[in-house]
Amino acid sequence: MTQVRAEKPVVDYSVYLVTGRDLLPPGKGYLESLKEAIEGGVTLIQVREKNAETSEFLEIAQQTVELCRSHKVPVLINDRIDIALASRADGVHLGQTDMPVPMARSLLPPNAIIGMTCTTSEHVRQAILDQVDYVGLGAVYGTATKDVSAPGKIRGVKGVREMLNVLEGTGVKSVAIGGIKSTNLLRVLHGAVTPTGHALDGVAVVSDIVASSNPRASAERLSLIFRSWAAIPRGSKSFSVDGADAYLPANVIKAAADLVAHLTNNVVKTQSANATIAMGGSPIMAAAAQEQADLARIPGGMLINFGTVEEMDGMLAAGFNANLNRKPVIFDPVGIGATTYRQNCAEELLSKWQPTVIKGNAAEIGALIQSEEVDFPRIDGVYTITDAHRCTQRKVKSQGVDSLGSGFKDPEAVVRSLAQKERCIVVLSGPIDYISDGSTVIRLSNGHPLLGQITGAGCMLGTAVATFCGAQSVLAERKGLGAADGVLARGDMLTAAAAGVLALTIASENAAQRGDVHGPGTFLPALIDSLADLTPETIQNMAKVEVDVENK
Ligand SMILES: Cc1ncc(COP(=O)(O)OP(=O)(O)O)c(N)n1
Ligand SMILES: Cc1ncsc1CCOP(=O)(O)O
Repeated sequence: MTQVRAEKPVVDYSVYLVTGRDLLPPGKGYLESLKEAIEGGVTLIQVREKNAETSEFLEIAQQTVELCRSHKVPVLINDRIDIALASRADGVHLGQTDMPVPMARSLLPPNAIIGMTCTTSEHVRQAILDQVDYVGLGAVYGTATKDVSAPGKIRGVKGVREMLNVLEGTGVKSVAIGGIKSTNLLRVLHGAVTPTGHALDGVAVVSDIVASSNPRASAERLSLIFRSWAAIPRGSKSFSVDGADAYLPANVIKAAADLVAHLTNNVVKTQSANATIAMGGSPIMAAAAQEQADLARIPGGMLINFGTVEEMDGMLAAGFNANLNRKPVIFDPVGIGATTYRQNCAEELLSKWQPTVIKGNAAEIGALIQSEEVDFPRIDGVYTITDAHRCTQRKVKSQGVDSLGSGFKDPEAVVRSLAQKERCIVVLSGPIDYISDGSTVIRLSNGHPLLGQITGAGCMLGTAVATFCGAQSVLAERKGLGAADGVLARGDMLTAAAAGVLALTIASENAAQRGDVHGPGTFLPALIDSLADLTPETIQNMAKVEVDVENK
């Protein structure tokens, strides 16, 4: 051990470097790279030598301990108790098939740090019983550094969050590991938070630092992102709230001149593009993965509508790049309950990127939360704002029952808890639309039954939310709000989502009143006209809004 301590050392887990000499770029020495990484902000080191003989491992460990001691950075040894003891390191990191923790504890000094790899919640429960100091949760993503190809080894951000739930109320620290880079770190940190706010204590990385020709800069990037994220009060959202103007008017969107990129289905492309233009936005229908990096650099909103589920690569790239550029991502998991494939795709997407808003009807939200109590909303036998065509896609428990509700016994609790779980805003569409950021719930009661008689009304609702969220983020950025590196979307996304819903539902009421509207065929063009005619005053005068703020 570096020194004998009566108490456990306080360890900063935030930027945890796991070494990998085989990944060093040509011409870069191991100790040189390590020193630069420490200067860049690495707070903890693990010496991981998978191919070295014992004598070589020991030599590397001793050199590492010597260097790190002078920088006051603790050193752990991967797998090997004997090397930890001989090199006087600060502790060990053990895998599931390494020496059992109680045995390692009995061999190591009492103040030694012991970490344990956990891939499942059961692993975490055992690690708590074994009184480890920290757990390494993962793999989050695939990685070339270690073979994680066996089924169940890649857990995604959602898997990490699941394991974090088990840690609540314990003093056991946690880091995530596996494929983490400065480009996805913010998404990992935002997504890996439990509903009560329990978050990661750090992230462990190998290649993002070790394989870099400038490890100092790589470590600095990771450290900056971690620190700015950690500076945001726990339990807060993945977006900033600036208390912006209540119902962002259409002409403000026009002024913001933002681009709303749609990955949407072929049925609704034209009407969604027209609706976007009518609201003042600028649409682009762009499904190819290769164009998402360029598109994400243009301010605005990103709508990912599951209708194009065949474009998985595009959707993965779209959300990832939008997160990277802090653009709001609106996810519309159309028909998610219809097939296992769609459910798996949604799982994968939500692991790879962080949505700002999830928008769905009762069946879709029910499928996301795997609820049994979903009942399709119908008024007088007519499906309401949620697309009628979607409703045929999933067998529902209460099929045929006319319901004026939203499909859930307690829709407010559903949106609130899904928003907390997925760390985003949830819009549950229906006769009454419910919108929550995890604490506030907004109920909106505008809309017209004719929306249920045209295809793609729900998709247009997603478009409206994306347009208003995109505009709001552009405006917030222009005002210099939320510029801190720790937020994933700037601006008041709760208000923007509500404004998007109001725009479409109020426009539907106005369109239905027109003398030239005789049914669904004449209603659709009138709806586009009404969207274009909307003024802030109209929205404010017609909005039927109730707000319920949860007292924590
Ligand atoms: C912080 C951290 N987490 C997980 C691991 C993986 O350890 P293990 O399961 O023992 O696998 P190997 O590293 O031995 O291949 C880790 N090393 N560090
Ligand atoms: C050691 C380990 N355990 C799970 S993934 C992993 C490797 C992580 O390496 P990288 O940060 O390069 O993806």
